[in-house]
Amino acid sequence: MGLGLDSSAYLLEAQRYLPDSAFRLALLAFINIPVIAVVLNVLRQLLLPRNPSSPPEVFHLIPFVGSAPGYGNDPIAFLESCRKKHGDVFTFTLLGRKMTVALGSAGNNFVLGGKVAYLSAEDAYTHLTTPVFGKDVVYDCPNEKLMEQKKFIKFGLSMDNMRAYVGMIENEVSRFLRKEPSFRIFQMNDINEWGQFDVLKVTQEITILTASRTLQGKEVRANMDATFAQLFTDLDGGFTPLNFMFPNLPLESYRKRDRAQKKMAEFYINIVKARKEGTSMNDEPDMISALMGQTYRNGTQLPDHEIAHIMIALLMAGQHTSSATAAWALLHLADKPDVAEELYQEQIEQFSNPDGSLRLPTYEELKSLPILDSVIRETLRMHPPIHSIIRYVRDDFVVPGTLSAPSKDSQYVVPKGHYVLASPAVSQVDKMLWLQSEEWIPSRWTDPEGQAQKAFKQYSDENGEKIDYGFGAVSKGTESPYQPFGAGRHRCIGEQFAYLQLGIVISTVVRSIEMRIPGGVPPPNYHVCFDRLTSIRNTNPSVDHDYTPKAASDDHISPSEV
Ligand code: HEM
Repeated sequence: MGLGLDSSAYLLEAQRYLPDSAFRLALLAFINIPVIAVVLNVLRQLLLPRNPSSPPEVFHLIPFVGSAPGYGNDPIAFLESCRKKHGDVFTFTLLGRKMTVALGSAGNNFVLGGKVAYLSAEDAYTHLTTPVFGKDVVYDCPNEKLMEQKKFIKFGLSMDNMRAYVGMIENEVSRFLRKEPSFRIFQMNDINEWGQFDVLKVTQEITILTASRTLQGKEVRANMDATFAQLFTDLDGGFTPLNFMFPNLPLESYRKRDRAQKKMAEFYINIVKARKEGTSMNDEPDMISALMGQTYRNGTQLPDHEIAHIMIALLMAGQHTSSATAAWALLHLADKPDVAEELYQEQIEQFSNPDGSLRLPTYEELKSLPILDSVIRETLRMHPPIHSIIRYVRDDFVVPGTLSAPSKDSQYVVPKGHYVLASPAVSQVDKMLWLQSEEWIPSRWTDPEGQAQKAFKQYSDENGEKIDYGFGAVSKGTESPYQPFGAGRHRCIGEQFAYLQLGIVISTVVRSIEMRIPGGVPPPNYHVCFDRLTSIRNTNPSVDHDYTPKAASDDHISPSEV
């Protein structure tokens, strides 16, 4: 009995203390888990022998997070500093993903020219893009289907359409400049006073207005009111680093993204239906009409929901890329008024009417303006909007010997499940390839003996090897050091449209105002879109920068709108 009592007392004791001490232990361990994880992570990197077939790994303290802060802060500076330590090929950890970077021309070729069996864009991007674009298009379908969809899109970017778009874009830009208060004030006063405008806000508005008027079509332009703008903003909120990490989270931004996707898709589907029923207001060429009636190789018609989702994809693909490029171009022109003046003189020489006013260029004329072309080309060299191009590795992939192989007997292998990353943004400012690489010098593109011309000609569409991936022959160009529009099967098909849009936007602005930026061009900020103010001066219409906007027949602006 005594024994029983003793043992039960012991048991009671044990029951009383065990949970408490276990809790303390658990708490202690819990508090220390991050510390232990960091220590183990550091020891692993410092002490474990490196697999000779693995590319060198970028040192990082915190597991999972890896080099996310460094890469996120300034990707180009991060990649360049890693390159100094490790060479052209190295691996870094980005929020749980292993990214193997391949830099330089050979690196661009390795990633952009990789075979689909090994390197997949859809596996890299789909979790980010499908919730925004919608199902069955772009990266939510096999690669061959995307290639067909790109061919369909090219119908909407035909020469005839481009010719028609010139006037529409010019009309939108001139109308915006007349309507936008920061420009209008000076025009109304008709004096050479300096004012300011928020360059990114302006280029974002102009980009969406011009894209909606042209590619997107009349119905979208007519609905480009607060509702559509809000839908766009909510959808755009689905393109953040958080979305890249987690496709779905119970957060308001995700719910907004999903609601906006549904509403926007419905909006486009209704346009398609109205057009099919003949009740549409549209009578102009646009992308929707080009997509309607397209048929896949297997005989299936492009369904309405796919047309809608492709339209959303195009809206998103062209918006940030073109608006950021236009903003950088205007900032540099404000910083280098001599180049702005050359650009303006080019317009005067080419498009002066007998009465001194300036006429609209044709599409063909726009394509043969060397100064305008070099301004866009140089802006895209220094500020390509897409700095990293990523592919998912579907099967172990050997890095070719030309890319810093450790020895002739062993080669780096990027294992299945990793990602590879090319950065044309790095090769485009590589000091070994470009003279004064960090300087914005458009004339490097017009100097016939200049190194930019030579490098570009070597890989350009006219001279390079041509390949048809299913959407028309394009130059292979995967090894070019200049690739603002990418290369290979995922190459941009919006390039011609972007050049047209940027060309008209920049030339219309230069015809209308002078710009200065007192503090110089700001450095890139990869966290937020920059919103620096640029000083502008409306040029007195009675003096030399005379520009009479084309008579705008569809100019609906009334004083009440201003
Ligand atoms: C300055 C403007 C633009 C720049 C710098 C740009 C850049 C790029 C780049 C670098 C890629 C390749 C992405 C990759 O390989 O992962 C790409 C692909 C693409 N872009 Fe653009 N883009 C611009 C404008 C546009 C416009 C206006 C459109 C639509 C009209 C567009 C539609 C596309 C499409 C459909 C793809 C193909 C995606 C694929 O095949 O995976 N882009 N763009």
